[in-house]
Amino acid sequence: MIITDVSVSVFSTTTRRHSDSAGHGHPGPAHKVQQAMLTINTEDGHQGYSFCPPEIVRPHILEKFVKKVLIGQDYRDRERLWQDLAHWQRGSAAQLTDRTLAVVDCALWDLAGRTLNQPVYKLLGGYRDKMPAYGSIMCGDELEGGLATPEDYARFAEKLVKRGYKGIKLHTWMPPVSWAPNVKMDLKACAAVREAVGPDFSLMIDAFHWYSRADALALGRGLEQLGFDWIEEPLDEQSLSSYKWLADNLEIPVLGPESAAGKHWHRAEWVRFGACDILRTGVNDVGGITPAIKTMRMAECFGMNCEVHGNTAMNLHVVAASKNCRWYERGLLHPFLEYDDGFDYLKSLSDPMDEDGFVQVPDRPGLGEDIDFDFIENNRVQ
Ligand SMILES: O=C(O)[C@H](O)[C@@H](O)[C@@H](O)C(=O)NO
Ligand SMILES: [Mg+2]
Repeated sequence: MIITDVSVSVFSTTTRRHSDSAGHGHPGPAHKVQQAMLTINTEDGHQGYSFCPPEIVRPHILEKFVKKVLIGQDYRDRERLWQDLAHWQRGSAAQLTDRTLAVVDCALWDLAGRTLNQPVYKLLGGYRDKMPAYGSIMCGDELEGGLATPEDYARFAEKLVKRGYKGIKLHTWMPPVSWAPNVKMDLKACAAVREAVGPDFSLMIDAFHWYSRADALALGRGLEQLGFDWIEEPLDEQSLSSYKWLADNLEIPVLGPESAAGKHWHRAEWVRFGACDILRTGVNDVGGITPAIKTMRMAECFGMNCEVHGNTAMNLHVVAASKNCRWYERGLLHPFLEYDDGFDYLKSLSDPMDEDGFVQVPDRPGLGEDIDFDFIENNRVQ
């Protein structure tokens, strides 16, 4: 049960996703990027794995923090190991981030599942083995036939309905799109999609994250007319009072926080402060599966749903272990990309979706990622 080593393999992988100046993804030509696989080894020959950008587990982070906390410890003590690693953050000169906590915690959960031959969500306490997915569309762009007009969004929404999705979330246009942000255009895209999918289909929006209170209110009022299920991150999430003001002034549920720091502790303050109607968590946002589950259970105590941010196996298992979460966020999607092609370093999808729009948790141990170890070794750069 004792952890004997923690290592990182950096490898080259091909993607068509390109990040803009705000970090949002858009389609582009296939290009090589580097990805890291963190491996935790135990004395009895078991491994746990997790993936992240290489900088999250760069040598300084691995040697100064991760190995110091993990090596020689019982891998089953995930709560203590998470607390010990989180304790290092304050004095790390902001070098030890929640993303590192997340990748370590995920590898520890994967290790437990692989060792016990059980899927992680069963170790968390399973609630369901399949759940509905909403199609989470990429931010708008200025690509001909992409997501450049309200009609483009409507056409893509029709395609997603045919694929089986029972819900769709629009990320609307944001800088660096030349004329964005624009509330009127956001509402035109939402109206076009509502027209395309009909009055009873679940629609949500994830808007420009820095609207003023006045713009966010105008957007929310327009969405109320269109019967949207929630409005997400229209304001800077550092302003708790602005979100309370917005939630107090809108009927449409306000959902958050996604990107705010502070893990499950700060999300408790959002609930306490009445800053949202639906809470949000995400494995990468709060520092792992361990704090994501804590956030989910805390929301349940207040009779609130908590929607999980992001795709991939780690978030899927949190959804599968929770009742007060309606959806799995499957994305990000774009007309120019085929999401079901997956990643070249995984032999199969971690989130396969059937034609009825349900994602089935793969019946594989741990996080269930079908890792192509030969691909990783053959494309290893470090
Ligand atoms: O870069 C981001 O903010 C995320 O990719 C984001 O666009 C998306 O994952 C999201 O907000 N989902 O709710
Ligand atoms: Mg979001």
